[in-house]
Amino acid sequence: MTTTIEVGMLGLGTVGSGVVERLTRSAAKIEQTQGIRLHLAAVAVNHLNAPRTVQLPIGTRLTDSLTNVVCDRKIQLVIEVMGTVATAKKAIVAALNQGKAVVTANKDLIATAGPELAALAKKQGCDLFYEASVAGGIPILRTLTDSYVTDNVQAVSGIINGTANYMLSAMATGQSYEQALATAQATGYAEADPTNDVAGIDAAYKLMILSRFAFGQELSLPQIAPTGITHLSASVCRLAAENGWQIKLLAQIQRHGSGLYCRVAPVAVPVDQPLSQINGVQNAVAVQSEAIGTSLYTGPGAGSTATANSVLNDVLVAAKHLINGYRMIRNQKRSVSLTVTRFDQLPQTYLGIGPVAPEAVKYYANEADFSVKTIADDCYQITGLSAVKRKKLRANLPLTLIPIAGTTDWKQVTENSITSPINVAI
Ligand SMILES: NC(=O)C1=CN([C@@H]2O[C@H](COP(=O)(O)OP(=O)(O)OC[C@H]3O[C@@H](n4cnc5c(N)ncnc54)[C@H](OP(=O)(O)O)[C@@H]3O)[C@@H](O)[C@H]2O)C=CC1
Ligand SMILES: N[C@@H](CC=O)C(=O)O
Repeated sequence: MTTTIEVGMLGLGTVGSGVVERLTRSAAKIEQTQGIRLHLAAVAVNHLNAPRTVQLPIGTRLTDSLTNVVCDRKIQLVIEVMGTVATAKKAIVAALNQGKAVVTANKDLIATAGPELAALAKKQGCDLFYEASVAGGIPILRTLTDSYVTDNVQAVSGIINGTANYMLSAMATGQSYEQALATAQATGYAEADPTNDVAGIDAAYKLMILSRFAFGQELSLPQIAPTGITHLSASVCRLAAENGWQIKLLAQIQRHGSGLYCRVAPVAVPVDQPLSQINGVQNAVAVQSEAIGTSLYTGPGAGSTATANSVLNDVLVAAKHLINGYRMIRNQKRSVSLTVTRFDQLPQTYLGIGPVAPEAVKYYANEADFSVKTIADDCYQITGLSAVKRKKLRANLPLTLIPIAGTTDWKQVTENSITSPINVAI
């Protein structure tokens, strides 16, 4: 027996077009294997007459009115893939208030208003799913929800912005920042306005969502204070690569006792570490946990098809719940309140790249009491840099300072606090 679910969608851009394309291709398979027919009743867009790369199924209504979709009584499930915060929130609230299930890819909204929307969904007995909001095609939220129930996550470390990773990979092979960004935009990886991608804000939003799922801890953007990739040049990326490091925009959270340590920043990852080998639009999330140890989840982090696949998987779970009359908010862990500290407040080893003579760096190292090793012309490894020393160094020498992955002295950190040390390798 096949049951039809009436679906409405907001947005028909990169992700929305992918949803239509995947839905059309896999309709027969979905019907055969799941007994569900997903009928795309209506799609809302901003510019009704703009040219489209995808053809809507016969009978699907195209409208420029969001209300026309979210208030359509027949529609049981709304897919929000238009982006924006205020407008999307209003539309999702309206859909939930009418008892519709909602699937969204909107990390900006879920990071900032997730708990509020989840509470409304719970009150209304509706599903609210957002797998595509973190790491595009990688089913990381469902994995954290389903596969770590009896486990205890200690650390999450990931490359979770496809645009930045695409750009850094291209820059390491010599492409300019501008060329790399233009290609990321043309391929649909970047946001409509790419500021959040290159400023680390998109990765920070995704880390905020991961933190809920991994630890039950709410994080705010100011707590993370992300550093993006706008200050990096192709020559810095290339010099690091030639000397054994790949610069990656890493998003990290680690728990040590009652403390949670976080970072979103470019980090020099030694080439023998798996995260250094994640290139282009690929994303990766390394999860360190008590029972499993380290697991690495990789896949495309952006782009039409992969993101649409995550959206459609959510749609199918919600559709099954609608059919069975069973609704459940599969969501983050019980909330906790940990003390949040940024990695950059802790002493660690940095890669220093810039046009500075070794004598000048050594002189300054003696003055400010840290140790330095010359790696190559204009490339130094600087050990024991506290936040204060780093600030002074930056003010005095034209070096781009990039933390080296895995160089925080956690033993010292935990000795100085009441927390207990955990041996976290990532
Ligand atoms: N691109 C990607 O790889 C990924 C994107 N996401 C998220 O998915 C969402 C969509 O991204 P993406 O597809 O790239 O965005 P696009 O900019 O490609 O598409 C946005 C779509 O939404 C429509 N839209 C915008 N505002 C309105 C409005 N007020 N009313 C009706 N329609 C509107 C636009 O209409 P029109 O076409 O007429 O202008 C367009 O069709 C975002 O939240 C993004 O962060 C998540 C994971 C990956
Ligand atoms: N702009 C984002 C899209 C997916 O979330 C990215 O580049 O990762």
